[in-house]
Amino acid sequence: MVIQVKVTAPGKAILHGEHTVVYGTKAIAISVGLYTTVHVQVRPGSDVFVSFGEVGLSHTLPLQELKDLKSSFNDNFSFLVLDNPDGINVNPNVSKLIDDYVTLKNGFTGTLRSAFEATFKAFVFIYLATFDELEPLSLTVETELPVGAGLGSSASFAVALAGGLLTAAGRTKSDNIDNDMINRWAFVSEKFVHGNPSGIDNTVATLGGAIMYQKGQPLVPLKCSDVRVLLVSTETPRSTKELVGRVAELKEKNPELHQQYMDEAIELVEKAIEELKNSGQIKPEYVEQNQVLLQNLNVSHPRLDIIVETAKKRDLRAKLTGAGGGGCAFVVLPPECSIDDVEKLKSDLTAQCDEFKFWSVPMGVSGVKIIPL
Ligand SMILES: Nc1ncnc2c1ncn2[C@@H]1O[C@H](COP(=O)(O)OP(=O)(O)O)[C@@H](O)[C@H]1O
Ligand SMILES: C[C@@](O)(CCOP(=O)(O)O)CC(=O)O
Repeated sequence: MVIQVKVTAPGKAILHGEHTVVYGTKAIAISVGLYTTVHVQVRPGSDVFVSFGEVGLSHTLPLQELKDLKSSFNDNFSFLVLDNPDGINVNPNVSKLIDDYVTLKNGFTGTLRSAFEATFKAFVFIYLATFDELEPLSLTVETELPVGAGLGSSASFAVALAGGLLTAAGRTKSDNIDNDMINRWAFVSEKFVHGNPSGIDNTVATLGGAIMYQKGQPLVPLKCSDVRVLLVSTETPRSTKELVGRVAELKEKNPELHQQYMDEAIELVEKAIEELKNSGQIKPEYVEQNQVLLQNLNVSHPRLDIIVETAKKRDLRAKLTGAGGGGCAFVVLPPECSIDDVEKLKSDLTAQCDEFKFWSVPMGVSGVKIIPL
């Protein structure tokens, strides 16, 4: 039987609480209307074809090889170990066998190798674990999200991948989506890519809307009305690790200043949470205040500052999203802001830096969607 399904999942931005969240305080993440789409077709044949679209990476894996790999786990290995505090973990024995298979199998080189090997392993793992009887299929991935720019491309990929494979394996249905199951398997993919992530990105990509996160606490969905933003990519790569390290260094060298930032940021997050709980609104003034704090924390970037200043001249508020140091910013577009106003802002920005890239998108959009074809 041929089964065809398309699954989409959105990206995310951090609205408030970036960097403080690392020290155990609250943060708010929100979905953004840029999507990863996974197409899965279960079809007759003797192979599994997988293609990660834009990066031009594709593999054809003989079905028999995958069946042999699965049976090599023997009955003593379960795919997941479920007894750790966050409830789900990849069995290290299975992970090792998949590592060996993928390393032997693939032709990744250079940066592609480090960037996409993990996602390929996540695919092999979830495919082997979710199908009782392995089926020949083709799976293709396309994304509108810039990769590694703080917009949650890996989580969006993880959710679309998990949704596609679980549907093809008959474990969830398009008219009765098992969000919890999709989210748990997406978290597995995130673990392959990121080691030990918090789980907020895949939860936002699964459920959509705005979500409050605090280390060790259950995630709390928040009310969130439609809001449009102009996402601006600075086209400047950055490393989350390096930026988190920069803040840690400040804590060590100047604990008073670090504490002052923490106190102000915590107060702001609390106000923003109250506002969302009461009215579901994102307040542009909180966005502006958050950006000032991040600038003081030295995690902005000249290109991010240009975006913030240029938007301000048109009476619009903007902030960076994610770790900062490059990546993306978003400008809040109030309802009265016309298409023409947005075009004017884009041309002001392009005049300052012709490398900027733009997407005018809604925030707080719905999460994963499964569309039978
Ligand atoms: N379309 C995709 N196909 C395959 N892997 C992807 C895709 N998008 C993202 N990824 C994975 O996610 C990683 C990027 O994650 P990360 O650096 O956290 O950036 P982001 O903030 O965009 O999630 C990539 O290196 C890759 O492993
Ligand atoms: C700076 C930080 O708070 C957010 C980083 O976000 P991103 O990796 O840029 O999407 C780090 C973290 O929460 O792990």
